Amino acid sequence: MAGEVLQLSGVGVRREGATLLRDVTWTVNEDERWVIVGPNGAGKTTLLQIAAAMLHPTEGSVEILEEEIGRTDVFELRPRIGLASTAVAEKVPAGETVIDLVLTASYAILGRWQEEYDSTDLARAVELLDALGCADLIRRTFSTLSEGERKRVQIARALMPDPELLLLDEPAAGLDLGGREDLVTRLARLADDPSAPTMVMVTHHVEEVPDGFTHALLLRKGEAIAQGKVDEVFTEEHLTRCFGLPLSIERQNGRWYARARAPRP
Ligand SMILES: Nc1ncnc2c1ncn2[C@@H]1O[C@H](COP(=O)(O)OP(=O)(O)OP(=O)(O)O)[C@@H](O)[C@H]1O
Repeated sequence: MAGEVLQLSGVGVRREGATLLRDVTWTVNEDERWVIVGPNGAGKTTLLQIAAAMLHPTEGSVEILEEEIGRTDVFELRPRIGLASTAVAEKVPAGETVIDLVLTASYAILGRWQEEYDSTDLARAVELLDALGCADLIRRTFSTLSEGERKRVQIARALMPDPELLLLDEPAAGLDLGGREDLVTRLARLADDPSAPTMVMVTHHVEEVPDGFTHALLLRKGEAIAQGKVDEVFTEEHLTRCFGLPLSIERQNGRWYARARAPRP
């Protein structure tokens, strides 16, 4: 059996009297591709922050890449994890070029200073940007990119250090239909690549789940209400409970579609 990449047991997070996560027990094994789905405020980003070793739980235990949080140096652990999220994008220094943004991921820093990069680093950064359809953007300033271009560059950056775990927080948010479909296709290709890292992606929309994603966890009000193989989790019953309204769901050519169920006459 493949090794455990994430192991959460009884995880709770409380902030300022609010419960953000409650009793989450979750295991992600090597080579799995997970999607975390839930409505606004369900705790998805909080759970991803735990998985990224950016947040300590209030209670419960967390093991990431076989390192126990609280007993390991998170600064050594974080470079083994690729994280693409708006929170990271917001911290990109003004004037940072796309190529530097990807290169600096090798040191898990934002903002190029005096670090040295060799031709192998440069070749890898260019190759990743090319694979994500960003070859033309290499010399551009990150702040001048469109939302769709930024999302793709962030994924290239997250992949740069060859992480063992790739975390994507709402990678398709804010994209137009063409941009969403392009990204979902690229993520499906990545999911299908046996050399790609274990992946966990957060989304509000089942339509954004790429083909090849194997597992799903549904969050509602900080609780994991269903988790396991995607076909077993994406059911009318689970989705209806998760979003709090009657939903139907179907699958076509590997993609999922959900809509509100018409009220019974
Ligand atoms: N420091 C904090 N203090 C109190 N409440 C917080 C704090 N940080 C987050 N929350 C609340 O915790 C809940 C979960 O937030 P989180 O960002 O994890 O949800 P989410 O599922 O990612 O939401 P969205 O889909 O809207 O991005 C939200 O209701 C949020 O307002």
